[in-house]
Formats: sequence, structure tokens, C-alpha cells
Amino acid sequence: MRYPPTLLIIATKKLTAECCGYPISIFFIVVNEFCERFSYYGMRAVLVLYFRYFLLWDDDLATSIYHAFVALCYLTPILGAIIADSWLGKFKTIIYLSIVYAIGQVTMAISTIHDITDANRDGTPDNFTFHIALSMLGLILIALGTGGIKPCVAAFGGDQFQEHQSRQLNTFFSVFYLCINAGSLLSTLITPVLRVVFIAGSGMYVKTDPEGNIMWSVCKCIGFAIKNRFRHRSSSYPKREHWMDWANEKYDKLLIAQIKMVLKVLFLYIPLPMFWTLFDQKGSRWTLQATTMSGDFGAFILQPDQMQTVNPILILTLVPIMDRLIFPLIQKCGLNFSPLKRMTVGMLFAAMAFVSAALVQIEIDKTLPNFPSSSESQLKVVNTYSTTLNVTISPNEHLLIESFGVQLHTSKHTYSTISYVKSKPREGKNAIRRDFVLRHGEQWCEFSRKFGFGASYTFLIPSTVFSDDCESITEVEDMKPNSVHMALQIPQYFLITTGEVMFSVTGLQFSYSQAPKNMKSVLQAGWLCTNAVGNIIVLIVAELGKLPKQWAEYLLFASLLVAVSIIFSIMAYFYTYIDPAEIEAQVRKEQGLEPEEMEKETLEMEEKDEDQKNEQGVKQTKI
Ligand SMILES: CC(C)C[C@H](NC(=O)[C@@H](N)Cc1ccccc1)C(=O)O
Repeated sequence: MRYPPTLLIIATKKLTAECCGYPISIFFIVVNEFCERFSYYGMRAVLVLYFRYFLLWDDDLATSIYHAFVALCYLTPILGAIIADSWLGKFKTIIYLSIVYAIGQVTMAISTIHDITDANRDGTPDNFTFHIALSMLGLILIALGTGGIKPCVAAFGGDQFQEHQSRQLNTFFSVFYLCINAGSLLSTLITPVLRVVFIAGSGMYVKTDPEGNIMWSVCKCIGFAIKNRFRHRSSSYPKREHWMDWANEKYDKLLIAQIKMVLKVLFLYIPLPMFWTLFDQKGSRWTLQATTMSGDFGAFILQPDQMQTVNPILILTLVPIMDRLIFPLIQKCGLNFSPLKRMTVGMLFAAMAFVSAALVQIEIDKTLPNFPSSSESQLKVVNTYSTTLNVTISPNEHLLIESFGVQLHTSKHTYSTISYVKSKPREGKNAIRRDFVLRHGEQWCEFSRKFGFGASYTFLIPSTVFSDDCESITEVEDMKPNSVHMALQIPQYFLITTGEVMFSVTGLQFSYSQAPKNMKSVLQAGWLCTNAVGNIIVLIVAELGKLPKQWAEYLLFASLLVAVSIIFSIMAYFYTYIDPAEIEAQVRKEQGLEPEEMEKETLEMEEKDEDQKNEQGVKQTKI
């Protein structure tokens, strides 16, 4: 049989060992993902605290750099996808970038050792520039590692499945997502595990070779189509069905068909960053909201940042429920709950989560103290004298100061204050958290009291304090404890996580199923980029400032997402689901090329020989 003098790509999948209908190699991939997310989320969880308390950055800078880092982690997938699909292949890309990742984690760890520059041993680094530079280098390497391997791992997992395993392929993405969340959840509890599991499965993987510099060919082909279209802009030239068809003169029909498939999906992704903009505020705005709430659950006390673990916990329960119960039930009711419909509903759930956050915020606002505005000032005077005193604070204003103090707000005056609290204590902590012991030389006494969350107190300590065993200490409550319970945030976490399962797990599967074979990682990278853009939007919003009322900002975000989901549902309505393999076969047929399956059969004999000689390669390229 003669083959046209065109580049023929012949894919032959290796017979893989199976367990319950799944390729065994999948086990190594999901365990690898678990460990990777474990390491990533473990580091991310303490990153803001590192910026804040080690590098001594202020809140705004720490938050901005944090979101910039997260955005970078979801931008680098493009680089990983290019390396994998054009050069090294997914397997090698994962291995090499994991090494970069590990170097990044080590660099980051070294940057936290203050002894390196603490020559005078006072517990503070002497050279902050060194620590900042080292940690930034570490973070860039980590972003390169984690982001670079991310589109490859999901696509590599998908590659392990044969055609008859399409049901298992869908379940794989759910299990993959479960592992992400199990890893992120456990990372807060246990120290990172070495990522050697992935290499252990090496012999079992279906490893597809990269097919030349595919990204470069794609860019050149798109560039040519645009140029050619522009050259033929006069109406005398007949119109073509698709603007990419203007590349027909120079480029292979198959490549053009593949680019059309990818562009169609990428176009659909345009509104998606809005979902992530809301989703990623869990880590910032919602955690700040939790700082003004009470985390006293009786048996244990929950810190505001720990509230975020509700998300992975819910994922672990919701993914199986959705997969095994809700989606099959919807299907049984005869409803067509297609992937894009699921994603739209997911967005609506996220919008509802923000409505719920707004309602909680309204409740919290009712309990917050009134702080002076920019045109006011706050004066606090504590009267330790035994009787009421009359204090004149301006020619026309008199104040009666009760014994042990009073707090007041006045307009347009600045007074010197004894104690001045201008915001709720940070992270829901009290100014003083536990019982305290007073010491003076040999004398001491212990003061015991239950302090409320987010409360602030002033203690008046007379000189007689040691003789009466702290009895004479008088307490003034500057700020009432937080009274709205953190459990009220659970509905918003439930709604956003339900939205995430519908949106994110489906998006992952959709990106794999709609991508041509040689661009699976590229489309995974495109999907992850929607997250990066979402984080950049959070950054911009944080910098531009907020609405005066936090609940109004939550409602604004919810309305924006509803508007975006309407746009997305219209776009989705016009999207036709494709089977990339079928389209590719069709184009091949039109070009007079052999369909892949036939090629496979014809060449099976030839390959048997070669297979034995070659190391356990999977895909061969023949010219
Ligand atoms: C963009 C990715 C698909 C995000 C994915 N994230 C999750 O699955 C989160 N539910 C994990 C999480 C855990 C703890 C706190 C917040 C988020 C991923 O990491 O791949």
C-alpha cells in the first residue's frame, strides 16, 4: 500500500493493564496529583502569613503579591503545554518541571531561615532584600513547576484511556478532582510527601510523543490566515465559510480543522474568568469576613483562615453525590444536562453564594461598632479617680466622665487619647487572647477571664494589684466580641462548592474531550488561564477600591456573574459538541489519507517487530 507523501501520524495505543475497567497507570497519576496539590496548597496556606510576619509587608502588598503569584501559577500552564505538545511530550515535561518545582520549594524554604542574614542574632533578618529576592525566585520556580505540569497531568491522565473506556474517562476527571481536594485538605495537616510516585508508574504509561513544534505551526497558520484574509479583503473575492479557511492555500487541512476546534472552545472560555473572580475571593474577602465572626464551636475553636478547608471537605462529599446520584437522576428524568448547561448552573450557584455572603455581611454590620469617619475623631478617657469628673474639652463642650471611663465620638476635633482602637482586632483575635500573669520582681498574680472573639479590652491596674491577687484589676470593654457565628458562612461555602463541582470538574472534562489529540495540553492550559485572568480581576478590583458597603460589593459581584452566565448560556446554545477524532478522520478521508484505525491495522505487523526492539514507546511518527 502506498501512502501520500504527506506527514502521517500513526497512533497505536499500547495494551495497558486494567483494573475494574481502568488503566492501572491512572493510579500513579492521581496519587501524583494528590501529592502535588498537597505541596502547593500547603505552601500557599502560609504564604500571606510569611509575607506579613516574616517579610513585614503590609496587608495590601501581601494580598497583591499573593494573588499575583496565584495568577502566575495559572498562566504558566501555557508554557507547560507548549513544551509538552511541541517538544518533550507530557511525561518528560512533568518530570523536568517537577524538578524545577522542587528546587523552587527548597529555595523558598531557605529564604525563610532568618539566621542566614541575622548576624547580630536578634531574631530579625538583617538583610531583607536577600530574603525577598530568594523568596521571589522560589515563587517563580514554583509557579513554573506547578503551572507547567498542571495541563500535562490532566491531559496525560486522559491519554491513558482507550476508546472503549469513555465512561471511565469521565469518572477519571471526577476522581482527579477528588485527589486535588484531598491533597489540599491534608496539606494543612501533614508535611509534604516526595513526588516519586509518578516516576514509579513509568513503565505502565501510554506516552504520546510530541508532534513537532505544534504551537509554532498553529501561530504561523493563524498569522497566515489573517494576512491572507486582509490581502483579499475586496468584495470581488468569494467569501469563505470560516476565516481560518484563508490559510487553505498554504496549510494542511487537518491542521486548519484542529485550529478551528481549539479556537471555538477558547472563544467560549471568554466569559469564564468571572466565575474564578468570585471563587478566589473565598481566600481573601470571605476570610476577612470570618475575622469579624465568632469561631467558637464549643468543642473546638475555628480560626478564620481554617474556614477555607470547608471547600475541599465539601468537594470530597459532593463530587461522588453529583456523579452517582444527582446527574444520573437528572438524566433519568429525561433532561439533557449537557456539560455547558452544567457549567452555566455552576456559575449561578456561585452567584447565589455571593448573595448568601451579602446577607451574612448585613447581619455582621449590625454588630460592628461605629468607627469615626474621616471627618470625625475618637476620644477615650478613662477616669481612675473614685468619683465622677467634669472635663472641659473645648470652650463650649463639657463632658461628664463616669468613674472608669467612657468612650465618645466628636466632630472635627482631635484629642490626645489614652487608648485608641480604630479597627476590629485582626484575624478575629482578641487584643489579649488568654489569661495573663502579671509579674514584678518576685511578686506575681494571675488574671483569669474568658475573652470573646474579636473583642478589645483595656485593663486598669492599680499599684495594689499584687497584694489583692489581681482582684483590683478593672476591665473596660472597648469593643464587643464578635457575635455572628462562623457557621453562618457554611451556606455560602456549600453554594460555591456545588457551583465549583458543576463548573470546574465539567470544564476539565470538556476541555479534554473537545481538544484535538495533539492539542490536549494546550486546551487544558487555556482552561487554567481562565483562572489566572479571574485572579487578575480580583487584583484590579482590590486595587481600585471597594464599594463603601461590603454587602453591596458582594451583591455587585453576584449580579455581574448572573449577567456573565446569561451571556455564556447564549454562547453555549450556539456551540456544537464535536468528536475531534471523528473530524480528524473525516478531514483525512477528504484528503485521501488513510484513517488512523486502518493505518493501525495495516501497520500492526510491521510494528510488532519494531515494538519489541524499541523501548516501551507508544506512538510512532512516519514520513
Ligand atoms: C483551577 C483549578 C481547577 C482549581 C483546583 N482547585 C480546587 O479544586 C479547590 N477546590 C481546592 C481548594 C482547596 C482549599 C482551599 C481552596 C481551594 C486546583 O487546585 O486544581
